Amino acid sequence: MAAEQSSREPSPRWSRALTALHHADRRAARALAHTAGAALARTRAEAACESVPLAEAPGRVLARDAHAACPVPHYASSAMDGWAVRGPGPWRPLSPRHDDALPSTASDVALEPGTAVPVVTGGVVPAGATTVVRDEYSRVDGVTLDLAPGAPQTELAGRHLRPAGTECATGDLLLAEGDTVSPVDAALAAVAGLDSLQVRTPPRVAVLLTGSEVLSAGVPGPGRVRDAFSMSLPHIATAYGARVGTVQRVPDDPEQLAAAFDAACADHDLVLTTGGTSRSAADHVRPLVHARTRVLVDQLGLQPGHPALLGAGERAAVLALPGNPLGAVVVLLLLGGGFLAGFLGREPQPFTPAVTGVDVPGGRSDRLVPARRREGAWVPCRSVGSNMLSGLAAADGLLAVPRGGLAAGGAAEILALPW
Ligand SMILES: Nc1nc2c(c(=O)[nH]1)N[C@H]1C(S)=C(S)[C@@H](COP(=O)(O)OP(=O)(O)OC[C@H]3O[C@@H](n4cnc5c(N)ncnc54)[C@H](O)[C@@H]3O)O[C@H]1N2
Ligand code: MOO
Repeated sequence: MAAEQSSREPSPRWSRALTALHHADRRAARALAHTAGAALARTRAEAACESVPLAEAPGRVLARDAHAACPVPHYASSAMDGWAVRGPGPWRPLSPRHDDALPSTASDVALEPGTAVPVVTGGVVPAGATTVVRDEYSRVDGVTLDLAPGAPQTELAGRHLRPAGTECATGDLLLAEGDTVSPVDAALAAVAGLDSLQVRTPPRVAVLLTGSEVLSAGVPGPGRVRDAFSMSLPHIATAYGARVGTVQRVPDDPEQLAAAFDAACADHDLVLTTGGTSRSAADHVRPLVHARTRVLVDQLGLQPGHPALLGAGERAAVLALPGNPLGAVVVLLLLGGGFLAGFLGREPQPFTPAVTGVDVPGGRSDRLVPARRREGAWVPCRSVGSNMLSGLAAADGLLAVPRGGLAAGGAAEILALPW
């Protein structure tokens, strides 16, 4: 459902093409978060790209196409220890076999018909060579090299000779803009002569943790809770490609919260807040997000996590996560994951088709329930209240449970966990 926009609400230019949602369903909210991430990234065009050495490139998103700086392979080489020969035998070796020959030994020789030079695996095969004869299929008799008795004729077919440029030529497209660099992509870039890749600058994420009752260490007494976010949320954001900056505890005081919020917005792309999304006198995040941002998602039609907010500030976006730990993580996976993918120019990770292993009752709203895979089917975990974490700790994914529930053996959807 589209929300009405109050005339007093800020209206950052980057968010104007986006239609705000109220009580959004999970698909619409995730799609809007993704579009919002992409829209904010477009305002960062000047700083959206950086060069990283190949060893730091895996996991990053390419900001530019990468082209080969040399052919791959870049020289004709031998796949076996043996002799590079020209034409049918016998051949005259131009040099004796050296057991300590280096791969580059034969580089400056051009073979005439009927001649041979020794080569090692990976070594340069000289111009003119028509095949490589393996040591075990060769016989040197005085000054003559020949195929050993019983050697297969296929030895003459050139199959141990790896010509240059069979994988790609200089200038060929290796990796495309928008690809996430895999470890093997980085290795391919190296063998194609590259030293670095142009990648998207990661979105900078701040985490502001509200709640004066929250303790950072030790065993909490009644009414106090141990902080469950400073050790978890930054890693989840990092798993989605973000770079985490400020991680800060803020007391339940509107002025201190506003000051911390404004400072975080000034030099981050996404500000995550935790707690304070409800409507009690101690919940200062909700009024602050309404005052400082254009609210794009105002509550979700989802359990847990329904009080969440996504807002567009002048410089940064804010995702206000509920204080209940499971609710906070679910919203970070659903909306934070969508936003960060959009910012990085990636598709959001899709919900994947799954089979339900047991009947799962419905409820008053759609749910995302921590679930485990058992023999190919998905079964909800125990302890999945929004204030709980042990169900999520045991989970392999989030099972989408519609209001009508799920029947054992029926189709469902899963959002994979990023850890
Ligand atoms: N009258 C209503 N009350 C509540 C509603 C409602 O609709 N009407 N919604 C409930 C739901 S659902 C949620 S979710 C929570 C949202 O709460 P807030 O975002 O305002 O969060 P807090 O009230 O600050 O805290 C809730 C809960 O979480 C604990 N918490 C907070 N920070 C941390 C942390 N860093 N680590 C671990 N636990 C944390 C906090 O102590 C509270 O127990 O509102 C419901 N109430
Ligand atoms: O929306 Mo809250 O996270 O369910 O408990």
